[in-house]
Amino acid sequence: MAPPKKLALPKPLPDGFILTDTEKKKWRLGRIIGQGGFGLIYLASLDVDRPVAADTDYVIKLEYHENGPLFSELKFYQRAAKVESRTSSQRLRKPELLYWGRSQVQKWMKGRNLDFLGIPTYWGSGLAENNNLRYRFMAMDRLGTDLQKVLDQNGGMFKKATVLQLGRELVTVLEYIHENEYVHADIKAANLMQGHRDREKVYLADYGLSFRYCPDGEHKDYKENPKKGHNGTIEYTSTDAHRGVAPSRRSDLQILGFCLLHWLCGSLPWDRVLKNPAQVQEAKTRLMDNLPDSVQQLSVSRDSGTDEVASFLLYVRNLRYDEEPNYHHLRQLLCHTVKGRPDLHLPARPAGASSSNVPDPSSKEKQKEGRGRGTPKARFVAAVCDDDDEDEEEEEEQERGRPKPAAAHHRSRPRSKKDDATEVW
Ligand SMILES: Nc1ncnc2c1ncn2[C@@H]1O[C@H](COP(=O)(O)OP(=O)(O)OP(=O)(O)O)[C@@H](O)[C@H]1O
Repeated sequence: MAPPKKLALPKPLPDGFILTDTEKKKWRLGRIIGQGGFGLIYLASLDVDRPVAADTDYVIKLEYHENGPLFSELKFYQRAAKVESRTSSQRLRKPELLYWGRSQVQKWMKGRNLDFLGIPTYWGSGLAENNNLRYRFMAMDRLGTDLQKVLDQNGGMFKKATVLQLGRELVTVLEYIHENEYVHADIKAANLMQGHRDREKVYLADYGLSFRYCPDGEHKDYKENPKKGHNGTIEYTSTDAHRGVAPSRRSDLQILGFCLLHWLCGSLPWDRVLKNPAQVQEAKTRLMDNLPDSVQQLSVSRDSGTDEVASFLLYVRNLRYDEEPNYHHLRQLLCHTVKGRPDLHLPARPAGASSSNVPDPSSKEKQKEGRGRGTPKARFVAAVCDDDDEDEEEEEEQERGRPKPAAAHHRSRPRSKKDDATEVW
């Protein structure tokens, strides 16, 4: 029998399957609660002796071993968002209890007096094999509904206060990621998820396209490459990415600015030409060249929030490619009198509606239409390059013999030996 195409979703592992991560922690799989282009999301638990509880706090993301996105995501979490586990002797005595230390994110928050930062925690990863198929998995925080679904139920818009609050919180998330040498490169509502227990908390998820723009403090050079143009999710991708330039801090902020504009106005000036990347690029360039008027005129009302977003984008336009943004100033530009958490309350659900994360048929349809979810159609996908090979500890041990993952050129296909040999940016 021919092996399944690795482009496809992985053949599911059975409910109750036990996975062992690189730190020898055992994870039990529960039911599947989500699926992306390449991977499956399972409920998971460290208590392997009984079925996974419906309210568990962990999920496991599973992909075929050869696929690029999970590998890139894993590298980001391992470098920037892992939690230190305590000694294994403590764990052995009481395996059902979690002896976790403080996470990297928590340490950073403490230094800044923050009580929340929207980056999910990474709990472990490893490789698995079943029926001659090889898988890669990652255990992470379980999250709730994504904001694209919330937007879809709100007529595609958020209130001004919500947009500005989200903007400020995301500037801080980006500040953390950027300080850790990474850019996200694919900020959009579909990649923002509410907390599993606390719906007022919003997390930036999906680091499958994240890019290490400043490995060991060396910023990548500005280099235009028309062959790599238009990478990213077409609606929001940066003008640098349209020119085939590797993502940087300023491109993350510009993408965020386009998202804020979309959530405020419910549409973007380039909505009608999304199938033509060159026209989208032209429209974005026009908007950036004619700030602040180009943004202010998108709204008829004076207090719509477009002034704030125009100032935000104007600041971003003036950043040099390798310049460190002033995140504090950016948060001030998005200032608003309403304090506290963004108001994301969903309209009441019809009786009997499911609260599961498995996409409903209508949202699947929207995905096919390419509405902001980064479908293959809407996404002229970013190359993800993670070109150093330091400190990969036990996982590298497990992976000896595997070619180095220099690049996942196209998110819609798995890594190949050819990718590995190619310098992406
Ligand atoms: N940590 C999580 N907790 C709960 N559900 C999640 C979590 N991560 C993802 N999901 C759910 O699983 C679905 C698939 O997520 P995944 O990140 O694999 O793919 P995607 O971003 O939708 O698509 P793509 O593979 O193209 O990036 C998401 O739409 C979401 O509903």
